[in-house]
Amino acid sequence: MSNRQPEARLHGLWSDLVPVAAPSEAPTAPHGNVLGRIRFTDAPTEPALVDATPLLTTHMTNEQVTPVEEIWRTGLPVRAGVSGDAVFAEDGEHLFYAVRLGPQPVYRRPVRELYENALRFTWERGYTDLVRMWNLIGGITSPNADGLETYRDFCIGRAEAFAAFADRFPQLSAATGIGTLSPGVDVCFLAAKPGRAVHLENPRQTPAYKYPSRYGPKSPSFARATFLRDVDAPGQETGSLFVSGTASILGDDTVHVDDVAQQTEETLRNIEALVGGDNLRRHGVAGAGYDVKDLDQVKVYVRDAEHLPVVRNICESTLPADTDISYFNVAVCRPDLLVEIEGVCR
Ligand SMILES: C=C(O[C@@H]1C=C(C(=O)O)C=C[C@H]1O)C(=O)O
Repeated sequence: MSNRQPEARLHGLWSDLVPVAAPSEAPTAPHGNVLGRIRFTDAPTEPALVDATPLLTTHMTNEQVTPVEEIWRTGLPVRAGVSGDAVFAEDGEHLFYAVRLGPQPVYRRPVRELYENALRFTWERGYTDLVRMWNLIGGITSPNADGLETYRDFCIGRAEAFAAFADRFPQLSAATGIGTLSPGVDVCFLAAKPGRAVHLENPRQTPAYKYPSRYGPKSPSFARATFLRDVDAPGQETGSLFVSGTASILGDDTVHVDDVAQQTEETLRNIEALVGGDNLRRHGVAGAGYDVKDLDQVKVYVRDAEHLPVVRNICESTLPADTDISYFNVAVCRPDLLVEIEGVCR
């Protein structure tokens, strides 16, 4: 656990990235109630309530990296449940929702259904601000049964669902769309009661939802970051800035093709521009903003195992020593992207 984690954020949300422990050494929660867990390990499992808590298990580790679990916590009392294939938990301010879609010849229609069910459920429970979404996609850059790249196929279904719910969810939140090591799609997200989320774009990048059609028939449905104001912090701009999966893209172009070190550095510059005070103020969030060094609960996705050492080196020399960083050896959403980075600034 990072030393920079707040002792207690009674009315916020926070997370830890911890090694997956053997049952006998299961970590005891240091503080707060568990809203949801995401286990990054060597095989997928259907989402389930485990210890009365939603658990999503996704295949994202191999012999290159160690399994980890991301644990989302809240200071408020939590109630968990099952809705169809999905598991969820809510605390009256926040919702965590997780669902798995097994392997499909074509993802468009089942992804649309998955997202429509999720958005309907979320809306009906009053968590009308999406905060952070993860789309963990097996074979992300491989073709589907029709020859269309799986990520592009996925993006169509997701975009259709958001179009159908545009009256209720007019704004897209921070997200990640990244490869996993087994076919199928794992989706989980955090949403909040209205009035606390502000969605940000990056001045160095074209909004993803405006990408031109050469990247796919429907552009990706996400914002570059979402700031979630703390509950009960009147007059103070305190909260968490959820940074989407970020890569070496300027405008809409991949830059530094075939150069992993430069891609990593460009990605960190993109994050710096996104989280800085100028960009926050441009989006109506007051305060000093953040520095890339404030990024914590960092996930670094590296396409090729042989690039792990150089990416680690750059991340570890840029980010403070007490930063929680997990590395994954998985494909990124464009075949020419070698690395992607996400995290949370607090
Ligand atoms: C890397 C990019 O996109 C990736 C795909 C996303 C998605 O489809 O939800 C979100 C962020 C990134 O994980 C990008 O377009 O810059």
